[in-house]
Amino acid sequence: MPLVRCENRGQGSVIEIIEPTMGGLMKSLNPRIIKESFALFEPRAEEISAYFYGRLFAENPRLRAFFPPAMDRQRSRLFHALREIVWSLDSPDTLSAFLSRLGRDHRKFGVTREHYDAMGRALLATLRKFGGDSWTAEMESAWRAAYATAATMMNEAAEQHAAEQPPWWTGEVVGHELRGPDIALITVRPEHPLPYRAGQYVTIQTARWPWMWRPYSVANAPRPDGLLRFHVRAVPAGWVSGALVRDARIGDSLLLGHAAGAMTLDPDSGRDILCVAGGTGLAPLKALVEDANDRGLRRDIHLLVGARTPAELYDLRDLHALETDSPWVRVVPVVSDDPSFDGMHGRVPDVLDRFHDWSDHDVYIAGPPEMVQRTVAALDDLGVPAARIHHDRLDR
Ligand SMILES: NC(=O)C1=CN([C@@H]2O[C@H](COP(=O)(O)OP(=O)(O)OC[C@H]3O[C@@H](n4cnc5c(N)ncnc54)[C@H](O)[C@@H]3O)[C@@H](O)[C@H]2O)C=CC1
Repeated sequence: MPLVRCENRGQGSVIEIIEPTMGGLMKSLNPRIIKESFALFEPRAEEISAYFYGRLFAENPRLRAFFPPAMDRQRSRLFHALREIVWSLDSPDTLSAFLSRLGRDHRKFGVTREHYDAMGRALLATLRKFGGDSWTAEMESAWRAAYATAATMMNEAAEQHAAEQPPWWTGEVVGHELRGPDIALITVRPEHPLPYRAGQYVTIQTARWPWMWRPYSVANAPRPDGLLRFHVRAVPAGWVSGALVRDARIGDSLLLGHAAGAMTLDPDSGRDILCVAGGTGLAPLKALVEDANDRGLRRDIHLLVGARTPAELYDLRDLHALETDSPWVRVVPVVSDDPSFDGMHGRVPDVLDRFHDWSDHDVYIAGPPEMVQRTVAALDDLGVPAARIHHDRLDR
């Protein structure tokens, strides 16, 4: 376990990871000071993130190549990560789980200790600058200890993970089927088996956009041949999804990050299942239905498939085949924006009360973030306990 040395040398604070003492580090944390000072920075998140990366690249030009050309998402990720860390500082298990995941994820970016040191220096310099007259020596040492702890935990997780899994997998596109002008079903064969559980997502990088990783759920349960299927919609500012839908060809290589996400089946629950899909959010839910079938769980499954128009019900043929093969599965298409549709009308959260009591079901939801939020609220109103409602955020 690495130990961290934090010291002030004139203007520049130095953070070096040298050898083990996580217990000591955790003790030196000062969550109250960190939380109070973070409140100073939050309203200026965008400006601070832009300054931070500007400073990082000015001081370490080589690091620029590790980031995508467009930095907007990266900037919001910085504050998202800081917020998670700050708010879990006095909850060691949550902090450790979050940082472990982050450390593992960062392997695919080729991050090393040297990078952590450079980031730490740029972060401290940024906070000092934006803290202005409110910045105190106490804040300085609290933030140095917090950063050092975070970097140490991420490093440890990365090293541990390196012993178990590669930083990424290469995969070959072996199927590419357009199911509309902007939706493609893409099948990828990883060069080596990529372990995952049904319902999880992996990140994908295309040759066209180096360093840009985007998450997509695997749309099938794990199979003996290791093939992975993805449902991708090309969205206006979606560089990777655009490349996958419009440019990818059979035989192309992609990079795949390791699997993540907690929306997986509880095989021991015994309860019936409701899956609520919005658009390509269908992908992980289809994998869950397959998984339930593969495991021989004969639980009633309702799969509500929301789309704006009938043409966007892009996978209906396969879903009906699944329904025919598995009489315990019922697929219900729901269309929101076309009154001429010959089936159920409305937005998925608004139709939930029309045909069943879901209060004793396990519920899985995937789709646009607002649809997911509204579905959770609707289920809450219908008496489904929060612990039985499962969903993951894919927009990180
Ligand atoms: N491709 C993948 O592997 C996965 C994608 N997702 C997410 O699923 C989403 C799919 O987007 P699209 O296919 O463009 O879906 P979309 O925008 O066409 O909407 C699909 C359905 O959600 C409903 N909906 C949309 N906004 C709503 C709102 N504010 N309130 C209530 N209902 C609403 C629509 O009425 C429609 O029934 C994306 O946000 C994506 O990140 C989630 C998991 C996996």
